[in-house]
Amino acid sequence: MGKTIIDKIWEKHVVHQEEGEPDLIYIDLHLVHEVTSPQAFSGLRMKKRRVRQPERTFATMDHNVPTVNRYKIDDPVALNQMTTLEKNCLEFGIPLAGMDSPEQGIVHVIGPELGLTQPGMTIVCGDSHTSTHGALGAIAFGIGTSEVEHVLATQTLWQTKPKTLKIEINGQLRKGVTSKDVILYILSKHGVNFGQGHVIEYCGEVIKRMSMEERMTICNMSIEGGARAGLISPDETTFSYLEGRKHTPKGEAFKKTVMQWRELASDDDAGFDRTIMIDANVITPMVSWGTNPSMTSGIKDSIPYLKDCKNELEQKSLERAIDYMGLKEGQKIADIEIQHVFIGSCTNSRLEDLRQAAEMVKGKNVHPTVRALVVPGSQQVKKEAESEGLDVIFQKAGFEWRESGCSMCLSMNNDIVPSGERCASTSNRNFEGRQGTGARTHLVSPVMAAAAALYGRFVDVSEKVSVEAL
Ligand SMILES: CC(C)[C@H](C(=O)O)[C@@H](O)C(=O)O
Ligand code: SF4
Repeated sequence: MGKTIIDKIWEKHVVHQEEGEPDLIYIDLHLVHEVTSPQAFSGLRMKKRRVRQPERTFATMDHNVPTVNRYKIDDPVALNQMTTLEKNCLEFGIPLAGMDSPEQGIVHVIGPELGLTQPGMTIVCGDSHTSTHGALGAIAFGIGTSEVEHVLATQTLWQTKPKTLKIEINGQLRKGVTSKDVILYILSKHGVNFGQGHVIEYCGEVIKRMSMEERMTICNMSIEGGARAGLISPDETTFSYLEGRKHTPKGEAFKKTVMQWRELASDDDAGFDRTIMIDANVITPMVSWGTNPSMTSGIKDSIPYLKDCKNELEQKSLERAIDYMGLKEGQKIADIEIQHVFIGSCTNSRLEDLRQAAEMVKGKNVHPTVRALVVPGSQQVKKEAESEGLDVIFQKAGFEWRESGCSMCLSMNNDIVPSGERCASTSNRNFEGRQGTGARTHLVSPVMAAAAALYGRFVDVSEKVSVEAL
């Protein structure tokens, strides 16, 4: 039986193995941000340890950074986390894309963008959405702060080898259906725990046809299904995405490296612990209506009825969710009115996401009762979008055009949704209070968010979207 990409990468990285114990694995790249690193550095300092491989470590600031005036940080905790990261990077010799750097951005956007993220790597970060980097064919996962300290000190990590889950997506995506809808659909069918203990490999015709950016959106939300990580075997799309990026090998060295990367893909006869098959033809534009990402339905559907719940537990959680969300059972998704739109986050803030949203809003106006934000995932995305005039399209339509950061994805900076108000958001989490105390989040694709900004409610983008937009 052949090997999966997960087995291949894992085997190359095991430093120490003992029966019945977790493996000690080597970590190729350690990404660091301001929220989960301060205690880890304090620990090193206390134990008088150095960072083992500063050149395999890279830091940025994203969660706390203001997206309007970079220098107006009201929250003392946020300010402290940012100045502490600066000091730590200086002291321990770690490269930092700080607030003024042209490389600054959400850690999961800049890793691939700078070519730091590469096929075959093991990548960790004190952040759950590290799974995003798996789109390039790496095993990439989030770790806790004590593990951050361990990796800083040793460049290794104790990990139990995960089980493998193949998700094969075949067929043809309908008009108006994006990779965000695919992952929301998977979550709506399989729940928020189906991936527990597994690394998911996404494959099939639909994945093959996707761009790198679309693949990143899918891998990003693997964690929302409970998986340890999600990845995609690298192919020509991956290699051409990486060619010429700042940290990828150049010239002949690149060609040689690509030859090694080609070996990584799962063998045709590789055995997985589990397999899920998805038919892309049935997926419609999706909108989350509840308080976890699996509480999601198609745009033509309605909020479920309590009487249709399988058991009392499910009924209770549905009741609580629709109460928090201020919705009614049986209410049509297309009748939900929104007051805020957030296009951003590590799920959907890359250039292609912004292009799709811009195509939808071009020459139109944001609904008078809606406040709409576009927050590019990085300074580089912002610059590229501006060179294409996307900022002008958005601003003319009535959107605010911001500096890069996590922004409204979570309420750790000034961008929050007021209590009781509703936001169409391209982010990945819709838990109670995620975008602000009492805020109500609906997870959608960039085109759906853009359309919601124009109409003040959710619309069937498969009817409204122009063919060129997708
Ligand atoms: C702040 C950080 C620890 C957190 C995470 O790990 O995911 C954040 O990025 C999030 O999306 O909730
Ligand atoms: S954009 Fe959101 S999900 Fe991504 S790292 Fe930032 S806070 Fe976490």
